[in-house]
Amino acid sequence: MAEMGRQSVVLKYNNEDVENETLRSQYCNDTAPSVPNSSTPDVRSVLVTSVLNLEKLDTDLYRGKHYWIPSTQRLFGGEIISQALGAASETVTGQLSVHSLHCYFVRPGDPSVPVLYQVERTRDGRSFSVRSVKAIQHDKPILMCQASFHAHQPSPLAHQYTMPTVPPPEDLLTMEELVQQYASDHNLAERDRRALNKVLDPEVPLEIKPVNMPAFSRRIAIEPRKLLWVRAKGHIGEGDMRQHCCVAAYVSDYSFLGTAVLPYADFKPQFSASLDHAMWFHNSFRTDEWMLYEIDSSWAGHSRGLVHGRLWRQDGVLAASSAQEGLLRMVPSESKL
Ligand SMILES: CC(C)(COP(=O)(O)OP(=O)(O)OC[C@H]1O[C@@H](n2cnc3c(N)ncnc32)[C@H](O)[C@@H]1OP(=O)(O)O)[C@@H](O)C(=O)NCCC(=O)NCCSC(=O)CCC(=O)O
Repeated sequence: MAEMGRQSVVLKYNNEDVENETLRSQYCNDTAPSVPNSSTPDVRSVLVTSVLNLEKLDTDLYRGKHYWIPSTQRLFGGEIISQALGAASETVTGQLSVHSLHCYFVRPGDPSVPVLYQVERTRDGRSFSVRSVKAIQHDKPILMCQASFHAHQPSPLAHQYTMPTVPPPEDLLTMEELVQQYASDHNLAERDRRALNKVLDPEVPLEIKPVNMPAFSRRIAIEPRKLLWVRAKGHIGEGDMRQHCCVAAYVSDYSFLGTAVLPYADFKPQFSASLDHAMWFHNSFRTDEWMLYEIDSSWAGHSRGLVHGRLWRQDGVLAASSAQEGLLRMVPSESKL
């Protein structure tokens, strides 16, 4: 088994009142910074206008349409989670915000038909509301999701890890630019050139700036860790935090599970799919502004891999955490499968 690098993280605890205040203002500021998405300030994100624009069919019953379909011709897990969370959010009234969600992907999503989202109002308490959402196609569940919403409750507890020190997005190349740079190498093997087309799908409604050069050709084993700046293409605006949480759910599944296979250059996934996905939302944020997605994998075995993610605001505030186990059926890299 490949040796995995351990990231060094520093915990900040608040033992003193003074420290408390500093930390709270530094890390738990509920007002997200508002730097406009300069590349596309006037164009609304399709994540809002299309993916999260659910059609209400009946009480607690919604229908979602598809936007980007991955080359696997199965629905993108992040799309289903974001729509399930969107449907759950529609049924929660008052000032409650989602704080966590837990999902199982039980069947592949069929891109040729829409998905129905049936929400069950599991419980409404004084501080928490819980919703169970069943995503359905062809009369069968494809995803089971539980989401919990919490009223704002101030607390003396406030700590978080420290954001990794990385170059700001302004200093980095986009995924498109990196691919162009890589493809300009005249010595590049034809199959590597073909593989690049899979990396770059202009339909993906996200802008990505990897902190480290991605392993496009996958000949070198590297530690199972990724750092990438990500934001929604187009404008979302300060608007409703619930929308940003749904978009974060979409973002959180992108490029996530692949992190677990980075140490295995001699093998490639013959079949991979997310099995479950969990998220925790900590602080307010804007997904149309650059956020750092820090991903690592703590374990792989038995044809499965476990990945963990942290989504950081550019000012160092931890916005959300995620975790996923996925199915990874591997074959030798040279295999034609
Ligand atoms: C995980 C599975 C596949 C469960 O698989 P099962 O094996 O129980 O189901 P199945 O219907 O019996 O088999 C499915 C296929 O696997 C094969 N199969 C079954 N068991 C096998 C085994 N032990 N070894 C090799 N192949 C096996 C079957 O022959 C079949 O292939 P054939 O089909 O050839 O007959 C299912 O629950 C599922 O599809 N869930 C949804 C996963 C998903 O869509 N996640 C979100 C998208 S993934 C994502 O978004 C990640 C994005 C990203 O990372 O970029």
